[in-house]
Amino acid sequence: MKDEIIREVYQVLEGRRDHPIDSYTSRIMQDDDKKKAEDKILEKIGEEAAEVIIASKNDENLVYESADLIFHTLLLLVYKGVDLDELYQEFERRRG
Ligand SMILES: N=c1c2ncn([C@@H]3O[C@H](COP(=O)(O)OP(=O)(O)OP(=O)(O)O)[C@@H](O)[C@H]3O)c2ncn1[C@@H]1O[C@H](COP(=O)(O)O)[C@@H](O)[C@H]1O
Repeated sequence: MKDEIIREVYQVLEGRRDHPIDSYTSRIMQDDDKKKAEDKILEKIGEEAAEVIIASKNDENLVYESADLIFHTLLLLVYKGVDLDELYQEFERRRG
């Protein structure tokens, strides 16, 4: 089990943002002729939040859908240029 998996994924996403390739995450972080990148990511966060609610009520796929929601929230932070350590520092701050 790699505790640093979140940081590893975050760094990959920063690469996808700065050096786009033909992939899901590069594509969603690029504005297209129909929708701004931010709106596409926010739409996915809404969808994934709904899927977490359904997974919880059905007691199935909760880990899978939670990972989708957390992933898309991390994708938003990457897209907005937030450093992962800012998020970690906020959780540390909440520990009091
Ligand atoms: N962790 C993820 C990850 N989690 C979810 N997703 C994508 O998020 C999308 C979720 O959309 P959907 O919910 O429609 O897809 P779904 O979950 O299969 O279907 P449902 O939830 O609708 O049932 C899918 O296309 C998933 O592939 C992810 N895409 C990428 N990553 C990581 O990001 C890296 C870079 O990804 P790419 O740039 O796409 O190679 C990957 O190597 C992974 O480490």
